Amino acid sequence: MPGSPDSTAESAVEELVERRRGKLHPAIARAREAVRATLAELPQGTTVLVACSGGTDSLALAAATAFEAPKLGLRAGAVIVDHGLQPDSAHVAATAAEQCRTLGLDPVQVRAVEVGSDGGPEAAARAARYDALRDAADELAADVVLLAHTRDDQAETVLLGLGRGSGGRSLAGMAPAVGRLRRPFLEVPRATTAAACIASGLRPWHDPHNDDPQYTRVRVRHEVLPVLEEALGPGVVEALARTAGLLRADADALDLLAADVAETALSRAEGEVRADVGVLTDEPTAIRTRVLRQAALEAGCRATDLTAGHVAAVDALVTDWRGQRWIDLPQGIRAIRKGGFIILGPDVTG
Ligand SMILES: Nc1ncnc2c1ncn2[C@@H]1O[C@H](COP(=O)(O)OP(=O)(O)OP(=O)(O)O)[C@@H](O)[C@H]1O
Repeated sequence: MPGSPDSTAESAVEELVERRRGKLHPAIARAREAVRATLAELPQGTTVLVACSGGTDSLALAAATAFEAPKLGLRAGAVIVDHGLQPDSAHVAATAAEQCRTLGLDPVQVRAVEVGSDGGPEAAARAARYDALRDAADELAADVVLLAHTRDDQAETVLLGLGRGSGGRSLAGMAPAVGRLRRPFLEVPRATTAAACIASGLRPWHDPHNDDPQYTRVRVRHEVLPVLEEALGPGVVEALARTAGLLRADADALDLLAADVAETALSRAEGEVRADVGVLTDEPTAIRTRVLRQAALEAGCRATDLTAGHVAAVDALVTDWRGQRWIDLPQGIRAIRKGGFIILGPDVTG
């Protein structure tokens, strides 16, 4: 029988905390080491911002960053996004900001956002959060924003992708570095961030959403992973995160190859994107579908709405041509085969 949802994590935390009272706690050391590895790649004088919700992971990240950044000649601040989704959200944000200031981070900014409804509440909150983080980074002239996703978050992301039947790019999970974003804790277990907070005397905010079983991620965390660990062994989280890393390397290589093919295969004219069937036909599926996905995005589909099923339907216009009509894609985009081209755009069927 798997234990109660939090019991495994709690005992791991207690064990870590008990093991070395008195010395620098191993969890604090681990958190700092992970942050140091990320920050060491940045030039002196860089400004980094910790994206801090006040939760366990991001508070541990704030503490480790406040400790490591000055030693590397970096300036470290924090940004707290107030999504306004709970009555006490302003208070939660103010408390997190105060904790960040006490840790020595400066500047610390709270940004209130309006969460829309596009794509459901979780996706809308995420989109608003990432916009706010980008705006804060612009305003505070920050070169890098640190996110506190852990190895457990990565494992959950892989399982969620598997459940959706996603392809390699999605199963590759979250990237350690993309644009200005960095994720120093991607190989750090959640139990370590929790232990680091306890050992540092930090009091994280407990997000009630993290216990709400209406969210698929919460069910994966509390119900699916404990069963997998019971059946497959305690290394399953680590194994899933490792798989993500391996698939990331593969997906990156395929993206590079596909970008080369796209240069020859795609052309743009008057709001349309054209994909040359002659060029795509002899390419392997992994390359064809990547190029067609890029074509659909360039034509105006949103990445979050464009599914593998959409791309497969467009691909069938290349590989299984039987004179079928157009394919409807998100955002009112259509794909149609005309002559030797797949033409994608809002108005291609006239
Ligand atoms: N309200 C927020 N303000 C600023 N950054 C945030 C906020 N919510 C989340 N983040 C950042 O995005 C990361 C992932 O968000 P998610 O909601 O998945 O967090 P989490 O795993 O519950 O982490 P935490 O325990 O820090 O809340 C967080 O670790 C944090 O760096």
